[in-house]
Amino acid sequence: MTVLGEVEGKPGADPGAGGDAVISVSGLRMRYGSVDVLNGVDFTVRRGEVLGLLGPNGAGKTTTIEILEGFRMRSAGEVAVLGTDPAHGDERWRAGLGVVLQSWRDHAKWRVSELLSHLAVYYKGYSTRSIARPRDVGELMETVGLTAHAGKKIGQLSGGQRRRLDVAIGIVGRPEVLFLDEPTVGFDPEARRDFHDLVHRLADDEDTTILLTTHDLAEAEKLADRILILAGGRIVADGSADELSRQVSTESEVKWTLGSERHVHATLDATAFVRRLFEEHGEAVGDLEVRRATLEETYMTMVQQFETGQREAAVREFEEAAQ
Ligand SMILES: Nc1ncnc2c1ncn2[C@@H]1O[C@H](COP(=O)(O)OP(=O)(O)OP(=O)(O)O)[C@@H](O)[C@H]1O
Repeated sequence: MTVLGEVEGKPGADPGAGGDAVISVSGLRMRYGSVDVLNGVDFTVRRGEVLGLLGPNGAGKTTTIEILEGFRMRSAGEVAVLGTDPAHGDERWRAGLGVVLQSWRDHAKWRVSELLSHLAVYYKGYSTRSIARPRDVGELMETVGLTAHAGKKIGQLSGGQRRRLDVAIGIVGRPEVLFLDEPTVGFDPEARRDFHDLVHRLADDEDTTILLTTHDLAEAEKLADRILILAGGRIVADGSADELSRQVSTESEVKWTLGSERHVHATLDATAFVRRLFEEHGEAVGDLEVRRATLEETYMTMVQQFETGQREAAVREFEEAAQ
C-alpha cells in the first residue's frame, strides 16, 4: 500500500518489527508513584489487524492505549505508532489516528452534524495519495446510525446514541489506526451488531488497524484477529481465540443422540472421542454437536493460572510442545 511507503520513510520507523508493523511496543514500563503498572510489555500489530486487549480491571489497558495515543508519557521502553514515537508525534501523525475514549462528555450544546462537520474541517489538509480526508459527514452519520439525530443537541442524546457519536468522531478523519476503549458500553443489541459490522468493514475494506479494549469476551472473540491478555503488568497470552483455547487444556463438550436418548460428555480430546463414537455406533449417532471452550472460559483459566503463578509455566510448556 502506498501509505506504508510514506510511513516507512518517517523518522523512528521500525522496518524490522514484524514487516508491516503499524504499532510496535518493546519493554514498555509505566510507574505511577511507587506502583509499577506496566512491567515490560512487548507486542506488535500489523496493518489491517484487529487486536483485542483484555485484562482484569486495573491491569493497565487504558494506560497502554493512552501511551500509544501520545496522551500519556511512559516511564521506559520503545514505542512506535505509524513509525513515530507517540511522545513526539506531530499534527500530521495525529491526523492518522482515531480515538474513542472510555467516556467523553463535552460540547453538550452542539448539534450532532455541527460537531462532526466542525471536526471534519481539521482533517482537510491531511489527505494522502491513498486516503481521502475527511469522510463525508452525511455518509458518516448514516454509517453510525445517527442520521435521524443529526439536528439534535449532543446533551439530549441517549447513552447509546452518544457512544455512536463517539465512534463517528473517532473515524471522521479516516484513521489508519483506530483506538477503541470499551466502545460498546451502553449499546443495545442492534447498535452492537452495527458496530461489529463497522469494525469488520474498516479492517477489511480500508485496512484500518484497530486496537480495542473490552470486557465483553464474546465481542472480543467476534471482532479480534488476535487477543492479548494483560495481567500483572505483562502480556500473559498472545494469539487468536482458537490458539489461546488450545494453550489451556479446557474440556470440550460433545452432545449426541442415539435413538431417543440424549448424551453429553466432556473431553479434552473431542476429535478422538467423536472418532470412537462413530466406530462404536456408526450411523446411529445423531444431532452431533461439539462445543469448544469459549474465549471467556479460556480467559478465566489463563487469568487464574496467572494469579496462582502457573501461567508462565503453562506458556513454557506450550512453547516447548510447539517446537
Ligand atoms: N493518573 C494515574 N495516577 C495514578 N495511578 C493511576 C493513574 N491512572 C491509572 N492509574 C492506576 O493504574 C492502574 C491501571 O489503570 P488502567 O486504567 O490503565 O487499567 P485498565 O486495565 O484500563 O482498567 P479497567 O478495566 O478498569 O478500565 C490502576 O491501578 C489505576 O488505579
